[in-house]
Amino acid sequence: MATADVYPSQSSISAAAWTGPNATVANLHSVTKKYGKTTALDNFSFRLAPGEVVTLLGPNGAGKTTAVRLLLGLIAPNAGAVSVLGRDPRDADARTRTGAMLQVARVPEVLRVRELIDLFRSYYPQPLPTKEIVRIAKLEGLENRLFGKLSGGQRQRTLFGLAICGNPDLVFLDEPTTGMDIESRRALWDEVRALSAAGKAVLLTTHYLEEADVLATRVVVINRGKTICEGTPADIRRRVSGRRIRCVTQLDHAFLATLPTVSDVRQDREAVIVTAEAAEDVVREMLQRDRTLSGLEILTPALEDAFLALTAGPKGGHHER
Ligand SMILES: Nc1ncnc2c1ncn2[C@@H]1O[C@H](COP(=O)(O)OP(=O)(O)OP(=O)(O)O)[C@@H](O)[C@H]1O
Repeated sequence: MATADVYPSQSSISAAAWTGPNATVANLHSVTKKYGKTTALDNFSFRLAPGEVVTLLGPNGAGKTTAVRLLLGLIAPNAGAVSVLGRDPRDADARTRTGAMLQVARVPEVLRVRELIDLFRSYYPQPLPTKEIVRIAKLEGLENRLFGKLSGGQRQRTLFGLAICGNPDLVFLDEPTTGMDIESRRALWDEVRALSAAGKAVLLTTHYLEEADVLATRVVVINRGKTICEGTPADIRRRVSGRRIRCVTQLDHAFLATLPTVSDVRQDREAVIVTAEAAEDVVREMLQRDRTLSGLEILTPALEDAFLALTAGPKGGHHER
């Protein structure tokens, strides 16, 4: 794992402008962004401090990509203010202190990994040494391979390396571990933690809620362009009350739904999952009524359960626009 000293801080003059207890690396202040009649962000505010790893979570169309594109200076808001390191995100200084690993990254397939690193390093005033980038992104042995000939996971690692080339203070990671095997995924998690330990701010989007759970210092759940809740992953998990009882039982769903404190009953392959506030009382009742009951597990809510509960529409599904 990389250590914090791999990422020396930027010049003391620029660092002093935004470090300190109330420092803000990225800021969206009361931002509204519309695309025609669609309001993608609605009076949305969001702040990212040094050392934070923040995950934006939201169903499709919630406004996550719009928030990231605003911070990258790719689009402008209809109302509100956007700043990166205290500057307009389009400002050259803000851009050279920002690194992004995006899904849609267009990287020349005919360049070799080392050539790509050299090219990207040339964009920045104070890039990390090439060998550090290769080590951090686990690209040893791949330096002479064409980008177009890399596997999905190797491409992701290369894109991560390119995102950190400029020794950025703010890093955008959009679905960074897609296509990676478990070992590479964990290695990248370690590197993200190292970035955070070195005071860098990381904005992460992911569909793997486990990834948000292990990495994020703060999760911001957004839906329909507004924040619906934010906190540590544990705070978010606590927002769903009740625990889940999983077992194989002959008791029918309608009966289980009538037991005290039960809020949900659903089939999960051969088993049933019952969500209840007073899980022990419900289990006791079920065991008394069904001597064949087997495979009993009591699960605490996962971040995914909280996310689904928080963003569920009136019929239990996600809002469609
Ligand atoms: N260029 C565009 N033109 C028109 N509408 C757009 C454009 N970009 C986004 N939208 C709309 O704005 C809303 C927010 O989109 P956005 O891409 O920010 O959501 P998201 O949370 O990133 O979704 P996903 O998880 O599907 O990527 C959606 O309703 C989307 O259809």
